[in-house]
Amino acid sequence: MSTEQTIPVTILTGFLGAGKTTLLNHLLKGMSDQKIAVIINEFGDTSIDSHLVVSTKEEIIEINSGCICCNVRGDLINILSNLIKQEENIDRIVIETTGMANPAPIIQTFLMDEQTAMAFEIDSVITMVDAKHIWQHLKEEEPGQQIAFADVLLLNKMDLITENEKKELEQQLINMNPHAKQVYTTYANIDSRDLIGKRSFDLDNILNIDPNLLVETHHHHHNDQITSFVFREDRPLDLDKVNHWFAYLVQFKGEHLYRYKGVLYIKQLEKRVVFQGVHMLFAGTEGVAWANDEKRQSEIVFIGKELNYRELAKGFQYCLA
Ligand SMILES: Nc1nc2c(ncn2[C@@H]2O[C@H](COP(=O)(O)OP(=O)(O)OP(=O)(O)O)[C@@H](O)[C@H]2O)c(=O)[nH]1
Repeated sequence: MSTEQTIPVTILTGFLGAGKTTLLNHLLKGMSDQKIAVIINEFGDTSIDSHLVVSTKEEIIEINSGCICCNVRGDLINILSNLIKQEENIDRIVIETTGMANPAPIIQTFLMDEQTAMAFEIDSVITMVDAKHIWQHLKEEEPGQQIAFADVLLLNKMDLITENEKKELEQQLINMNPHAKQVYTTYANIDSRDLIGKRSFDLDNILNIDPNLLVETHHHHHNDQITSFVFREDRPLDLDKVNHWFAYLVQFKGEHLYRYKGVLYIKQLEKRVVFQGVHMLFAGTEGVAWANDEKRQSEIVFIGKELNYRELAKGFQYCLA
């Protein structure tokens, strides 16, 4: 049962590339007066997301050993119990799940693990929806689950759709989850006070969606067609070759590339290059400079459908300076 002392938890979910990290950055800026612990779970064995989260003050804990909804619930419980043992009190926790997570087992952890349930309370489950790509993604299983369990549906990337498309999407989402509040954003631009601390989590509603939530152990089978590959390289890359390779990937593989992102070590550049893409939308920017004593390394993750490992590996090798 919840008590006055419970620490509120925001669960941030949504399919690959929907805008979760963008929202997280925005929320953290808006809540700079609070002590927040952020738990980030990656799909694939990388920590690229920690480079994309701009905040420096918050405690950022990564779970990279697998999908949070599957085999790392033990990790999550341990992290949470360590957080309450810390001397400094934390005001709130934000968990960013992988784009491939079913939120049910995470919700379940907060309701069924006794110690966790005593110390923490779900504030709300926020599901981000990529307004541009959601129709394509609804062919997969996870976006439907994420939408069904949402207290708040944040329809992001409104800049990329028309008014009519918005109406159509709105109706589709009402059909899928009539209880969730719908909010529209571009670049997740929303006042944190409109999202956080609202206590919109509604157990009864969740039990309507999944009557077995408090009894069953969930086994989430990921779609085998969606895979992730991580490439790392200590030797510097050539910027022109990288641009060339990405232009090819975006144009010819964009449809199947659900998400790709990385940090690049480019020859003759003192700053790292950070890039990310969702299907055919791609952007690269300058990241922070490499420190003198830091090991320079490129790291790229690709997540997508029917990806060809050998072809990607070959393309990456081609980029060497
Ligand atoms: N055009 C447009 N692009 C957006 C918007 N919001 C986010 N993006 C871009 O979409 C890409 C993915 O955003 P992220 O915030 O990293 O998405 P994510 O859900 O955290 O992605 P994963 O954790 O990798 O699944 C980035 O390149 C963002 O800059 C938006 O409202 N409009």
